[in-house]
Amino acid sequence: MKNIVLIGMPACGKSVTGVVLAKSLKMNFLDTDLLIQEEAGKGLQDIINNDGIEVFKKLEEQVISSVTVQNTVIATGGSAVYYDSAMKHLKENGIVVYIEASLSVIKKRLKNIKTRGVAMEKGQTISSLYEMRVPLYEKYADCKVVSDKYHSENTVAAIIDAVKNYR
Ligand SMILES: Nc1ncnc2c1ncn2[C@@H]1O[C@H](COP(=O)(O)OP(=O)(O)O)[C@@H](O)[C@H]1O
Ligand SMILES: O=C(O)C1=C[C@@H](OP(=O)(O)O)[C@@H](O)[C@H](O)C1
Ligand SMILES: [Mg+2]
Repeated sequence: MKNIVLIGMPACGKSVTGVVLAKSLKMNFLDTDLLIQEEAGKGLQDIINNDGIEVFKKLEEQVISSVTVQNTVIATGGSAVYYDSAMKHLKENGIVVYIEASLSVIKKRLKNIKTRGVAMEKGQTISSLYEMRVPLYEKYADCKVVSDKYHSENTVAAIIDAVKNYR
């Protein structure tokens, strides 16, 4: 069974939705953020604060490129789409689903932006990050679902429906 790879802005719901989706489809679940934490032996924000964004990105790229699971829902980090070869690697054995949420929804949900470990350059805002990232999410997506007006259970149902044609 192909993996289901969730991409999208931080706080669009990849992790929360992913674990419920995996249970519904009797698949396994993997959150690449947890692999990064394990590899680094510290939290995402600690890596970004202490080692810098470039080190974080290298580590994330390496971790995602090393994923070899099957029959698994994979919640990526919002920055996964920066790494072309890692995304191609995930796409080889996975259906890539973009969980789309509007800028205003993301802004509301990202109250803890300073601590949740978003890979933002100095001077970057949520709006500029959104503008830069959306074309990348669109580029790698096989299909997309909108999470804005739904509860997460409905987002799960929308993903199940969206991936039907690809499995
Ligand atoms: N329709 C929805 N789908 C997914 N998450 C939602 C939805 N509505 C509200 N949320 C909330 O948005 C947040 C998403 O966080 P998370 O799953 O960690 O996002 P990501 O992994 O994409 O960064 C959670 O606090 C979740 O409860
Ligand atoms: O969008 C980002 O730059 C990031 C999002 C985080 O994951 P979530 O998308 O699960 O919040 C995490 O991977 C990392 O700290 C960077
Ligand atoms: Mg997440």
